[in-house]
Amino acid sequence: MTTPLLEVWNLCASYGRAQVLFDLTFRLHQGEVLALVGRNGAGKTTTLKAIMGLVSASAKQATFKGKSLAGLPTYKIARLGLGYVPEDRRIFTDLTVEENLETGRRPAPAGRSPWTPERLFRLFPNLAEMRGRRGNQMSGGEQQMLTIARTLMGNPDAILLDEPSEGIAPVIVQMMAEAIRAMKAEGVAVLLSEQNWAFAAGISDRACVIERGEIRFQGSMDELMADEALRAETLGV
Ligand SMILES: Nc1ncnc2c1ncn2[C@@H]1O[C@H](COP(=O)(O)OP(=O)(O)OP(=O)(O)O)[C@@H](O)[C@H]1O
Repeated sequence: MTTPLLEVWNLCASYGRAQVLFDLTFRLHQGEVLALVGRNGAGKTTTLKAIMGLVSASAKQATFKGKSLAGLPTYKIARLGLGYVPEDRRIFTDLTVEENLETGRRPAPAGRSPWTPERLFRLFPNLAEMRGRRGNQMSGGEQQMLTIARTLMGNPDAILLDEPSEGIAPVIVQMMAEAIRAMKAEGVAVLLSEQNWAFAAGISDRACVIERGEIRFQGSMDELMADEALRAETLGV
């Protein structure tokens, strides 16, 4: 396998005096989808926040494209090429779809063709149909897709996606799955935090099962699919 894009060793995180992540170690490779799955409160969101420098955390080592993330503010981590789409949709509701996309535009690294609205509309065909619509006239799922598309306008190498399927209509969940597959085909790596097992299983190459802040399983999605006892115990599916 290639050198990992994102590498995290012994990641620990706390809220005040309460430790919620315990020695998480995993790697994300270029163009793969790695799912963090686990029950409510297992620590998935905190893992993504810890990587982005948004919660108090320590890791023996955390690197992205070989560069240490230690002590970097969130915006510098993003500028290294690590996009982050939090659970709450962060679009500008007064701006149109196209205007929202423009707010995310950043130059592509040398030698890579940049994402453009037109290219993104091929990935998210439903956004193409509403390019002139303002954010406040979009459903939650459409806003979520727009948030992902806007993050891609920054030309990241990888994206951390926090529960993208949560609370959105099944038809949009389906479109989201297709868009994530297409992103992967374009070489973007995805670290996905998900409670929706069917969604995660349908799009991910590998999985980490998190239980009470610890990794209980790490391996291919096929292996996890085959281990019914582990899934029942840790995920209830
Ligand atoms: N701001 C906070 N302050 C204190 N404790 C928190 C805070 N946010 C999360 N926690 C706690 O940290 C633990 C992990 O929460 P986290 O949100 O990372 O889990 P999760 O797996 O993402 O769950 P969910 O699917 O509900 O988002 C939980 O016990 C939660 O109660």
